[in-house]
Amino acid sequence: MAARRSFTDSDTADEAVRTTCDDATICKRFATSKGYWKDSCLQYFVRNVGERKAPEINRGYYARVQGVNLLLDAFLKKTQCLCQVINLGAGLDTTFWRLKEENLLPRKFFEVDFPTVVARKIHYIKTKPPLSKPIIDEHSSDTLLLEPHALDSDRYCIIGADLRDVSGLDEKLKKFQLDPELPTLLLSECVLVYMTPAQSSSLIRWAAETFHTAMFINYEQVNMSDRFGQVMVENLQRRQCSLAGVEACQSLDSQRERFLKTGWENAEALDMMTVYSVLPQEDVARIERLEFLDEKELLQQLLQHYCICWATKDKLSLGLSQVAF
Ligand SMILES: C[S@@+](CC[C@H](N)C(=O)[O-])C[C@H]1O[C@@H](n2cnc3c(N)ncnc32)[C@H](O)[C@@H]1O
Repeated sequence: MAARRSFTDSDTADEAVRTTCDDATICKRFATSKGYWKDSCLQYFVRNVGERKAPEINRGYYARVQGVNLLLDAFLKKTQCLCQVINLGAGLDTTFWRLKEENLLPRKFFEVDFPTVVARKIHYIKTKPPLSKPIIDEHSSDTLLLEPHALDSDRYCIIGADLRDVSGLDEKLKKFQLDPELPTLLLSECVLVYMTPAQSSSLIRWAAETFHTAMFINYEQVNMSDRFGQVMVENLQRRQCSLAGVEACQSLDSQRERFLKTGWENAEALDMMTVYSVLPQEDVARIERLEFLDEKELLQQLLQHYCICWATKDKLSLGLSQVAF
């Protein structure tokens, strides 16, 4: 009886975590409709612009997307795109299509998420030519591997897997020609926080042990032990979404430490208030003119409770430790 109950509970919790990808996509869709940044593909994952979002939310997403893109693009330039990218917990993220448009595609772009999320994304890709065409254009033979929870082509691969099962993940990625010898960028955006610190540590350690030249970009909550952080946790708990990994989100140091303890050579972390202040200021001035912001203090608090942490190891001496804002 007890076992059955706990299965049901964890199933509900996983389902709540899976729905967070819609929240992210809906917010990005709204912000792009206001002109914060351009994304030609979000419309195929969320048709309607949806309810208005507060300006501080839009600015927060702007800082998140620009900050992560800046580091990702710097890695692609350092490796001259002779690399692979693995987006862990990718949800409905559109980075593959942006990189294709900007002629910055890595050798192969992998995405991983729960099988049900992947099945949905594959459905969108199959039914929307602007999503499928770039994948087909980059594929050299007539046949693509297409399964309910996996799609594999020369340059794009999406796999259904649970990131808490590292050996299963490793097996699936290798089945789809993951190359441990290639410089590799791993990306997790609001994902590790949904796993226990032990589970995220195994994932981070697996990445450090598998790739000799790599960078890991992690965007998520920080400074979670203060009152504002606790309210964020409570709000998510109300939606059955528990932040199992909140312990690793106590400070910038705890974010860095988790990488330094698991085999990474360097790790840096900045809160998003700092990232916002070091993004190209001309563009920041442009987006600040888009909407009037009344709640300046709320924006500051919000940005102080998210961070980007990036870690590197660099056997090929590509200068990855110099990648920074
Ligand atoms: C907040 S969403 C972020 C999605 C995407 N990274 C973005 O920024 O738009 C978190 C994503 O992580 C995925 N996720 C969380 N835990 C996971 C796990 N254990 N295995 C696979 N995917 C997971 C969820 O399904 C969801 O798509």
